[in-house]
Amino acid sequence: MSLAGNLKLRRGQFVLDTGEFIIPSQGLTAIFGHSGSGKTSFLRALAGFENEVEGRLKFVDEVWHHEQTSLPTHKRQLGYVFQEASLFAHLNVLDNLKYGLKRVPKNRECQIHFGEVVDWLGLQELLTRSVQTLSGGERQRVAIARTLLAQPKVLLMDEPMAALDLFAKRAIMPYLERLRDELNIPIVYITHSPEEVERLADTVVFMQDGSITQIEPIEQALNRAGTPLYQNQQPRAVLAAQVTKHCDDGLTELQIAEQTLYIPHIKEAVGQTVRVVIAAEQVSLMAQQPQQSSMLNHLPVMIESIDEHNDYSLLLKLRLENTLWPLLCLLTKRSQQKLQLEPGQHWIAALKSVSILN
Ligand SMILES: Nc1ncnc2c1ncn2[C@@H]1O[C@H](COP(=O)(O)OP(=O)(O)OP(=O)(O)O)[C@@H](O)[C@H]1O
Repeated sequence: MSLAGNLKLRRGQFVLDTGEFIIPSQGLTAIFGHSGSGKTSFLRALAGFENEVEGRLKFVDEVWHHEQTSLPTHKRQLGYVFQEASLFAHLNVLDNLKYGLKRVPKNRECQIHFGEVVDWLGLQELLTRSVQTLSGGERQRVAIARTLLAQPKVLLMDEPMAALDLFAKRAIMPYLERLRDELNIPIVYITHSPEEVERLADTVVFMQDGSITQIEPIEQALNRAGTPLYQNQQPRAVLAAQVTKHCDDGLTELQIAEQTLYIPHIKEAVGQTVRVVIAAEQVSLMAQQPQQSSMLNHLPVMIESIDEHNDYSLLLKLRLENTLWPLLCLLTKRSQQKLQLEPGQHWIAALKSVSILN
């Protein structure tokens, strides 16, 4: 575990009362909830920005808050990225980044290096530019890089894409994915966008009315029935896969544990992780691997549960064999009767179409 505790905070009429929480030490944890649910209040309490906090907070084995005693923010070794980047307008990008380096205390070991940060955030071409000429997305990338160069042990991000338009959001997403995969420190990331959660998160903290209602791994958060992430959407599964090969015939090969998937060519490099989406209605079940089939993707699965979807159809939760990833499958009650489908059985899932999130 990395950040763990139980925090209370009153802000006007609003009360944050988290209950016990543990944020994992690895990967990106998204804090998801509607506007006013208390996400920013929670992040500010983690950062030590609020004076009136009660409760306990520990980072690994360092006490950050206990009853009346609070470790000041500058001693918490954290990085905080705000919704809008505030850069030094009179300095160019390089000098803004150097400012981050200057904030590293002398005795602190440098774990995050200048070259890799510039590479992860694609800043090489921008180093000599005046920050006044940068787009919103570029400014935010510089702000994130500057924060990282101050060598935080945990990165807190308060809706870093909130001020960006749709096009800029799409453009910055791959950089955030890269950070999630390359950085060795936990990232806590506020959002109210299901799309950002499904592409970026490893763990999701759900918030409602000032409380944490659930903390769960992304595989579970995306794919459980009634997840707050998809209130009005058709059921679909989202899985993480690694790009393993770009084939000569225009397909890209992906790997999920030992399972292989083929999708139309994507530009992501071999080795990169992507998230794929498979709609429940695009999945059908077969008793065995077909000898001949026009469908490219056939994956062995186990039926975990069968729930009613509507009057005539059922939603099956399937687990890809040897992985933690579920698939969802919509079929008629008649098909279930005909095939005598039951939880615990092993089947082959045939996928009519698979796309990646981008
Ligand atoms: N300084 C303050 N004084 C009084 N009330 C505040 C203060 N800051 C926040 N609040 C209230 O606390 C509640 C939670 O706000 P918070 O910013 O934590 O929610 P949020 O989930 O981050 O929302 P959003 O997604 O809109 O940013 C809101 O009702 C807000 O009006």
